[in-house]
Amino acid sequence: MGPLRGISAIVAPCLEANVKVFERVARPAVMGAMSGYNGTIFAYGQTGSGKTFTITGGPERYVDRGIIPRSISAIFSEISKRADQQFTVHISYLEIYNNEGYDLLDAEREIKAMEDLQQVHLGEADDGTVSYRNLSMYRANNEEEALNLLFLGDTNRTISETPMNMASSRSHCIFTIHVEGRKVGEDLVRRSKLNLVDLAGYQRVPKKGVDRTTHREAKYINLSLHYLKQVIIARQEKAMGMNRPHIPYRNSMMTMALKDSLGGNCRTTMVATVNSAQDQLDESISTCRFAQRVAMVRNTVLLNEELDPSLMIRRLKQEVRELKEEIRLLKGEEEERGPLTPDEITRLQGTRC
Ligand SMILES: Nc1ncnc2c1ncn2[C@@H]1O[C@H](COP(=O)(O)OP(=O)(O)OP(=O)(O)O)[C@@H](O)[C@H]1O
Repeated sequence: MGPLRGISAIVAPCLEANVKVFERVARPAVMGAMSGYNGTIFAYGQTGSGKTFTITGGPERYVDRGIIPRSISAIFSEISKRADQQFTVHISYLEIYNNEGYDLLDAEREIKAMEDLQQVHLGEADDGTVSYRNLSMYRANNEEEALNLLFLGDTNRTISETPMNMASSRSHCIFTIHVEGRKVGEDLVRRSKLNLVDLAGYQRVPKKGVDRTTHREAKYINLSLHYLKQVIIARQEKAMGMNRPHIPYRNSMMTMALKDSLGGNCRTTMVATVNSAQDQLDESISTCRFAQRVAMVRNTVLLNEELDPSLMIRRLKQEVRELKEEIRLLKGEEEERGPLTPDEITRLQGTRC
């Protein structure tokens, strides 16, 4: 597939129900992931504007389920409809707190504080591909198993967050659904990643009356969002034909983790969450301006399809076994096995020129 407009920005009106946001924003990304295209949806907006509500959902009503649980449902419902294909689904859940990565899905440990979570490190290969060290990936065989992983990750996130800031996210979180699919009997495999991202919002920090931890958290959140803006500005300028050979992904762990989403092989959608209150107007306008910039960025979306070597080896071994069997039959080496079956006769006739 050729270059596509890869990043789009959507402003979610506050009263729009999560079901509409899902249908408009996430269903196309889910369907793309089922067909081998990477997708990312990230929510961006000021603190308290509804990012977590949009991505994870509201805690009180079933109808308030966010993009993550709805995407999980949609993926497994789609799998059950495609009888001619085989799928495997894995889940990972990364938290970025104070510019450090943590694995939210470490089922082995009892989590009481952030330090109990396994630290995750990012690596970059020569070709620029970003990889994770220590980020666990769990297979989910059905919707319930995937939702349990989401629940485990969200519980670990809540437990490990600083108690004085319960109402506000102090970290960025990336919930990734890894989908692998192939047509039954074929060696071609399609692999895709769907990243569902809940970013922390800009923090206003009063000069006095704030403890050091809150101050430090706010500094890291604001810095990473500033670096995100720099990446988007550089990508936008590049899209406009300006000479921007260097895109500053490496400045923060969040922009590195989202490198592919912000400038690579990924269909990315930003959901801008805004608050209509008068005293939030400046920040709402700033969010909309950022959305405009994001909408101008172009990614190149490719079908992630390759021959699976292990499947090919298995198939070739099977072919070799069958050919050996045929040679034995042709040589008449199997005297003790009784007369040929009709099926063997047909196969032998087929091999004669
Ligand atoms: N569309 C909505 N309908 C109903 N309630 C909402 C909606 N959006 C947000 N809320 C409520 O507003 C509050 C703040 O929302 P939320 O926690 O999602 O904000 P946030 O942008 O993630 O904030 P932060 O960046 O501080 O984590 C929550 O109590 C949430 O349930």
